[in-house]
Amino acid sequence: MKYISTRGNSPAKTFTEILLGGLAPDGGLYLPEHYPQVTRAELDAWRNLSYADLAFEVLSKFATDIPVDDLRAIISKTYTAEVYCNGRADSNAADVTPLRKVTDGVYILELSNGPTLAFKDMAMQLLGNLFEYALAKDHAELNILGATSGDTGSAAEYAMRGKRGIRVFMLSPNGKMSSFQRAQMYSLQDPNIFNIAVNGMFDDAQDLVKAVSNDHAYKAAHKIGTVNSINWGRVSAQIVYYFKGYFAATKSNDEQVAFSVPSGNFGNICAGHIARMMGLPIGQLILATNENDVLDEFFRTGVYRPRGTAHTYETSSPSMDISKASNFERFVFDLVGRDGAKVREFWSKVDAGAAPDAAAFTIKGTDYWHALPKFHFSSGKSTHEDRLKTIREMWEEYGVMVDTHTADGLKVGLEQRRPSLPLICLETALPAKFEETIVEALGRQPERPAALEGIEDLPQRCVKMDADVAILKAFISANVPA
Ligand SMILES: Cc1ncc(COP(=O)(O)O)c(C=O)c1O
Ligand SMILES: N[C@@H](CCOP(=O)(O)O)C(=O)O
Repeated sequence: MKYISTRGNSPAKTFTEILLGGLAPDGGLYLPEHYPQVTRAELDAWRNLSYADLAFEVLSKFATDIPVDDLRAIISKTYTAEVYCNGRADSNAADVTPLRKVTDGVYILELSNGPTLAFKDMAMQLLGNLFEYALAKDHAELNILGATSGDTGSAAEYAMRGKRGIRVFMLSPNGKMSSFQRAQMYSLQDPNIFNIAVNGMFDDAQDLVKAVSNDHAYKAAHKIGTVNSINWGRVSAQIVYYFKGYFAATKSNDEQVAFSVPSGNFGNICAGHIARMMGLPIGQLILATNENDVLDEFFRTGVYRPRGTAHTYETSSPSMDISKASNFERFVFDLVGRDGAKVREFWSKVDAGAAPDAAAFTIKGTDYWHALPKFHFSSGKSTHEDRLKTIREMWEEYGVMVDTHTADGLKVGLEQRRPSLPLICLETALPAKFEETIVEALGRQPERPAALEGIEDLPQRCVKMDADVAILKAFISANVPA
């Protein structure tokens, strides 16, 4: 399997090559040159597999340049009950992603029982082990440059801390994350972890990551890689739990389901889109945004209008405070029939930045607009009041405590679902990460794992920086031995 760039101007590469490289040289994102198809016989055979065995079946269709025994060993070491047991006492850790029934036809897929209590651990733990494997073969080093709105950062740091040959430079929006999220990252004292709080929003941080990655000479000299969903390795690992959730919610492979996905950078729902393209019977992919509703606007109107920092709101689902979703480019590549020139044309406007209320591009009335329904997306948005209401209803009616992002997914999912389809809402974080809003909604504290009690009182280590690519490069250079 080879991987091609969404912008059509980069040489095709293997899974391992793009794993360490991140962004394609033409500024695009990598995708498989075609989506591997899953046959009905395979679906039947996969239905009762353990998470690790299922992950092997799915990922062996993508990581074709890793010897199968090595791939199986890496996956088996990653998806264990020990790694995914951190969440709730009432959860079934052996399942890795247990499916919780809320009421008839409505389910929550638990994706947040890993070490940092968010769905990012599902892919990041694997990425850490894949990096270690790939680097050990060549005795190489990797300097990871990442951007986080709150959860990718801690998941990456917990997955990479202490790993030989790896340093992590993680950019976060200064003062915009929850106090728990800040403490999770900034309290780490490992010498290979560098936390950088950027004056701006997540989009500014992600722009910095892309700017450094697009300086090819700097990237090569400093061995820069990425852990964001820019990295195909992340997205491919996220495809697996759509299969797992589907099998858990259905009795046969003749049934269809709807997935509802709290969305920001479009990585999670992009994985669902790819699972559907591979043949998983997904009848509806429901995209939920918070008040930062750029993606909802696109799916409703065909207008793509990314907002600048000044027009991106700070909300109580802060990890979704994103107005320029990176992975959306991957979906648009498929929407425009994999025409790299068209993506280049669209993204020349996105990258140039537009006036606050101007569209970067619109597909309304074009063939692309008419093609959109065949991808089975629905969308909606959720506000702070909606979030509080959903958290209360889930707790009072069903005894289920959900975090603010999962609440956005539930609100929009319940609103948009086709009643004939079972609805699977992806749980993207645990309530403990967003205690302030849970207390506001319920007047009580969420549970947290004993190991994370008092984490906010630990000493924190973090450098503050303006969103300036030259300053960032100088910081990285100063901390990477020549
Ligand atoms: C808790 C939580 N929910 C939802 C999202 C949105 O996911 P994505 O960026 O993959 O769309 C994120 C961040 O990615 C997150 O951390
Ligand atoms: N919400 C994310 C933003 C980055 O998303 P990614 O999937 O591209 O890493 C976060 O929590 O950092």
